[in-house]
Amino acid sequence: MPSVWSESSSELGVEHVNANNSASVGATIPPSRSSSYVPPHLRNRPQGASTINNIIAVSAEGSSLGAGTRDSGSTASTVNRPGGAWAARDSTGSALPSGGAWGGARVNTVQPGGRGVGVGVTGSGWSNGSGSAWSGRSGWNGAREHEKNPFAAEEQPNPVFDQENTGINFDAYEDIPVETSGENVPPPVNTFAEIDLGESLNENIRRCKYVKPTPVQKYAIPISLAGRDLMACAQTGSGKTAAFCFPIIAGILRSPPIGRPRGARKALPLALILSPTRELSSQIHDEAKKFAYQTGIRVVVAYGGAPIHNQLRELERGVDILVATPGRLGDLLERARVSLSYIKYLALDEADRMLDMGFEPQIRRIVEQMDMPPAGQRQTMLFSATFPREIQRLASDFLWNYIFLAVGRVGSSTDLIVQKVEFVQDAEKRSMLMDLIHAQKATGSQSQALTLVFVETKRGADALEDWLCRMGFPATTIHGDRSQSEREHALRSFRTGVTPILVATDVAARGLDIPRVAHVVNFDLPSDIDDYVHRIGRTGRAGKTGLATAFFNDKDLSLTRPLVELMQEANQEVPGWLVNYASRANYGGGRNRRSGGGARFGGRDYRREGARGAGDRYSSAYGGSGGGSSAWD
Ligand SMILES: Nc1ncnc2c1ncn2[C@@H]1O[C@H](COP(=O)(O)OP(=O)(O)OP(=O)(O)O)[C@@H](O)[C@H]1O
Repeated sequence: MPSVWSESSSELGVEHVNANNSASVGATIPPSRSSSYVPPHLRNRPQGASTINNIIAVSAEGSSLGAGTRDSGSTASTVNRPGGAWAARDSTGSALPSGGAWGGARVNTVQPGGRGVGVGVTGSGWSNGSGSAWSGRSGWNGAREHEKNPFAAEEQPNPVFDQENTGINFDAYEDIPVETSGENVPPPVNTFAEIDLGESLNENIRRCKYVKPTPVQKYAIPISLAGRDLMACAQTGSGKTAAFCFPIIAGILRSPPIGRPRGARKALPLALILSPTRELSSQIHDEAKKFAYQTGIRVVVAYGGAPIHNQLRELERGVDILVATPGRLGDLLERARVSLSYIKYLALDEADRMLDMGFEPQIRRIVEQMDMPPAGQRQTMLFSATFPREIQRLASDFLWNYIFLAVGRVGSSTDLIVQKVEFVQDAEKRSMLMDLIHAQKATGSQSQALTLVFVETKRGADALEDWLCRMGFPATTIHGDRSQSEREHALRSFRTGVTPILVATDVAARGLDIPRVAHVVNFDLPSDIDDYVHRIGRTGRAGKTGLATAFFNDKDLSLTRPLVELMQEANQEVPGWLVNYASRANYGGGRNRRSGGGARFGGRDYRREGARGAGDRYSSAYGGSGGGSSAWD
């Protein structure tokens, strides 16, 4: 019987998982299969010298390529958190602000005048630049272990892709409207230099080649450094991962925990980052390790489908930041191998997904029913590109006096992505896809481009992959019926360009950051507009442009109006026939219904709905237009 803690079907994507499948993941680990993947149409066939086999030979080699690892004086001090566990633990002698458990070692001095913010540190100092001080304090078995260079993979040449200058055009985000609401919102910064993140973290930011913060980082980092809870919504590919990782790392470095037992059998992380899929947790882990390199902060990942024993061993060696999927974390909690009693930072990535029907009970159990300090005694950060109003309402249970931040309209897509919609009957979809792939090949500069094709079902994914390979197009697939090693192999093979077409279910829809995805094809459209936003967001990331093509037919009627609205909002050309469909279509129930009415996609902080007008204490605005009222008004 699947345990409550077993990975839900949601963790595997949104496709339907039968009872057997769901029982086969989570607590009980399926034996891992061979890591070299053979597509369905070649399984049980003798090796031959066909074109397809040649492609597969390359694919097998691909696994060795190794790439793809890819206050105005009033901020903190005016925010009264209930006292609590952390106030007591942080009794380092640094002055704690009255009633504020958090500010002790980090009092923010914010210069008046808005943009010239200096978030400084008084009280206890930083860990030293090399990170050794932290190691001594946290005492992970006394000595610092040898730390693998997490930047090494990026420094190696990729034999498939040319070395190219991947210049990032963040100017593309400059005019984006920003809404903030909540009490005493700390002002944004314009540069990393304005925020004192510490020498070692700054060095890692340089190694990452981040020259300046993205808009969500400009707002979210000062807010989080001020110790405030945050619900942040920003477009796909706009740098949310760093926006929650930097304050966590800086916060741990500034005020290391006092009294955390050394060598305890139970892992006692200080920060917990939860995400809905294994691949996304793995990616966040890789990123967080880069940001925390040589700081002495240990980042550990735990997700289902991978042997738990390795993860337990890693946890035993000590953990400061735990990145996890809810299913595997639940398992570790049940085994009493992790305690959340020292959690000071909780981040939910893809927070709306984490709180929708599939995951909410698991998240509630982890956050509310185990030993995690309650809201107010921990700092909670929720991030996503989409935040439906009802989920905002649910999410507020996890937050204390939080700030709402929307960079761009909540749930909107970036206009860096050109969106096209084609009317295609099911029977014609394959040949249409073929045309698109040929057209892409024909545009020389895009020869190294990757194409991500979303389908509705796992079976559909296998069938399409099989057909593409038979047609001579190297393709692979990722979905919830594949073993974890197959999923990881597929992703690596796609990322490195060995199989430049990836056929995926919604398991790959959120968070995955794969450079060079030039084209996202919605071979089957999702039924929910937010899923569409996340899917197309796999391209057009970090200031780059991308293309998204959707195959639309009568089955997709319920999506028509939100799709048209979304496209219009993103300044896309909407075909006349689609507008006609939209005028006929009902929302058809389901989650899209929330999109109806004037404020599409929950375009603002839900708390403001009952508190509009002058003097609204929740409202403040920065951003392109500046001024004293919300950019939305
Ligand atoms: N300040 C920065 N300068 C340059 N690149 C950045 C910066 N911040 C983030 N990036 C890069 O931008 C890309 C997208 O970042 P990230 O994956 O965090 O986006 P996201 O907002 O979480 O997207 P999604 O909504 O799809 O999860 C990554 O490759 C990341 O390394």
